[in-house]
Amino acid sequence: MMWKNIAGFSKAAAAARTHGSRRCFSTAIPGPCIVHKRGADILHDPWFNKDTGFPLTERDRLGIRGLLPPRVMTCEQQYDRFIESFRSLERNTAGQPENVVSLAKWRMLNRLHDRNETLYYRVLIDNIKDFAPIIYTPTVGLVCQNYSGLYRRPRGMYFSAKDKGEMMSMIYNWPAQQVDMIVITDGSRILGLGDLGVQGIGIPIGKLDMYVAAAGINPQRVLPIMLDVGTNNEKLLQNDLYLGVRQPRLEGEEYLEIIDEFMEAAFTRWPKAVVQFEDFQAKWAFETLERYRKKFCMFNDDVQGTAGVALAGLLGTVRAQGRPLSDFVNQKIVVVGAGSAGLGVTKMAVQAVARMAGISEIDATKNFYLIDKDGLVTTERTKLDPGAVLFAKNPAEIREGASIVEVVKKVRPHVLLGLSGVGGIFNEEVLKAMRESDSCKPAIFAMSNPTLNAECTAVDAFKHAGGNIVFASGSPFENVELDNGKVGHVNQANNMYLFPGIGLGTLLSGARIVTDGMLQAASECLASYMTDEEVQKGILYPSINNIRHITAEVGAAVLRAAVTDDIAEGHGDVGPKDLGHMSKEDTVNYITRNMWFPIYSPLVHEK
Ligand SMILES: NC(=O)C1=CN([C@@H]2O[C@H](COP(=O)(O)OP(=O)(O)OC[C@H]3O[C@@H](n4cnc5c(N)ncnc54)[C@H](O)[C@@H]3O)[C@@H](O)[C@H]2O)C=CC1
Ligand SMILES: CC(=O)C(=O)O
Ligand SMILES: [Mg+2]
Repeated sequence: MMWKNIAGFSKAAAAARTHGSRRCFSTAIPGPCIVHKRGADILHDPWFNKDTGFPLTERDRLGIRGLLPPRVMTCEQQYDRFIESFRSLERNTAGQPENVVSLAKWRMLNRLHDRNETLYYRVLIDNIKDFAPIIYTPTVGLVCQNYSGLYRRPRGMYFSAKDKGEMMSMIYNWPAQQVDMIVITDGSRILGLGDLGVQGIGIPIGKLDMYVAAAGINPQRVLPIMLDVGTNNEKLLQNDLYLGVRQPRLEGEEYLEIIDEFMEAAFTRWPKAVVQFEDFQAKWAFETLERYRKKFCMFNDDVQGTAGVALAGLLGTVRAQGRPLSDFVNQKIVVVGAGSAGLGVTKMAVQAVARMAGISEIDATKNFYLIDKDGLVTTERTKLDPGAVLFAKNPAEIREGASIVEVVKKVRPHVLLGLSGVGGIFNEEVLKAMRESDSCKPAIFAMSNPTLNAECTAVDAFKHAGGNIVFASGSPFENVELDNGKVGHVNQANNMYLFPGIGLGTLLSGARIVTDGMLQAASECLASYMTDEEVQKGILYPSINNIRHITAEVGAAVLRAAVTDDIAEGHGDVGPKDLGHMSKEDTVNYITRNMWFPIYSPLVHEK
């Protein structure tokens, strides 16, 4: 029976994860790194640049003596210097509009990223809670909206509608010999901000930053991809500074030919890479997933990663009510938003109910209610999306197109979950209606990003729906001080808890596809991460400070599922038999050992 380990969180794991972000600067000498350049070229390459951190002997070896100030600084001193500048920026911008401050912080981090990746990732890993909201949601949304103006230096690769027939050779322009993780977008649905065309490249960059920070993927082996097939965003098409192809989006076969060509090119050069699809509009998210999932090692984060994170949270809400996990089958769940994320979540949750109750998926839909922009989805709906057919209600139960508040009042759901991209749609009336929920701890998940697109704020949720709710949002909010002096805990229900582990576990398993079993294992692992004590306080997800430990556990669960599914082909020197013989603990250790950590390696020049 699945989910059996939910409450079985081990003491060792609990001890390990309490370490969270640490700040130790090891004195051990790391292995050498071979470089094929010398002189000023090294200083201008963020993969190898150490700024003032090059020891004098290395400056001699690489021909850079005299190109830097004479003082040699340690990584620790550089780190402190950066953090001090960052804090000074915070002080100097205090009181300025939030967008201005966020962009200033992003610029500062981005400059470091462009100059010295080792120090950048060191700073990011050690301060992930503070910096994730800058390099990831919500600020990454603002960056994408302004990308054409913010653009300074290239990062990642761009394949456009004009490159048809050229991609197989273009892919060899990428300077790294090996690529492990690719995140690709076509910019058609960037967070809840709509079609941002080529400017959506900020999303793969931000997601891959999380891969480096959380999963320890070597930054020299990640590749952000923008597939620019045009944009239907009129404002961008009219903007003289817009950096993308100024044409309407390709559709139908023309679109698919471009993306097929990219996939063939990428897997020809790097047959063992994992590709994550990100922020595609729903129709292409589903179509490409079906088209490629059995052919290439890929997954769609918005459909599958989000589903796993949401399901882990939904199971947490059952535990938070003090109910046995088996009670999940009786939870009434209203999902607002029937796009790539909403449908992905509903499907995975329904499958979990079907498995737990031993019933058919059709029977398992009984307690699920799906609402889209036209209201409650019923069988009466004309032009019903094929992906929503299974969840369409009988209009005799509630009328077709019923509003959110009507559905909430009639159903009295245990959970109200938003993936609509519409800010504030859980208004006062809706939230107050949740007070009549049949649950002793009603759950409100406002999962849309970025912050302004969240279905409600944390403050409004606790104020209107009551202090006893469980709350989660896609972008971070501060915890809320309640009138009774208690704290209303804010969870971040974001796919960042799973995609790094799904990618890393898949990579190290050597699997050539990502199976449902691997995704289910990832979700189960996250669900079992929290202790009963935490969950009863309304804490459904771990602190992001523990993201490396979470990712190691999730990655191990994914890898073991690949072994169970008999598709683990091994990685490097570790063959499929070795993987099969690893215990759970061995697997976590194997994953952890393979995580890259930012330290300055001695650079050795080779022609
Ligand atoms: N927290 C997380 O980890 C994740 C959050 N998201 C967020 O979810 C949101 C939606 O993403 P997708 O499903 O990919 O978008 P989508 O565009 O595929 O779907 C949006 C859905 O919302 C519905 N909708 C629009 N206006 C509505 C209204 N007024 N009332 C009810 N429903 C309405 C649409 O009909 C559609 O079904 C975005 O804001 C995205 O940032 C997406 C993936 C992961
Ligand atoms: C988090 C994420 O993937 C999204 O909002 O699209
Ligand atoms: Mg996304």
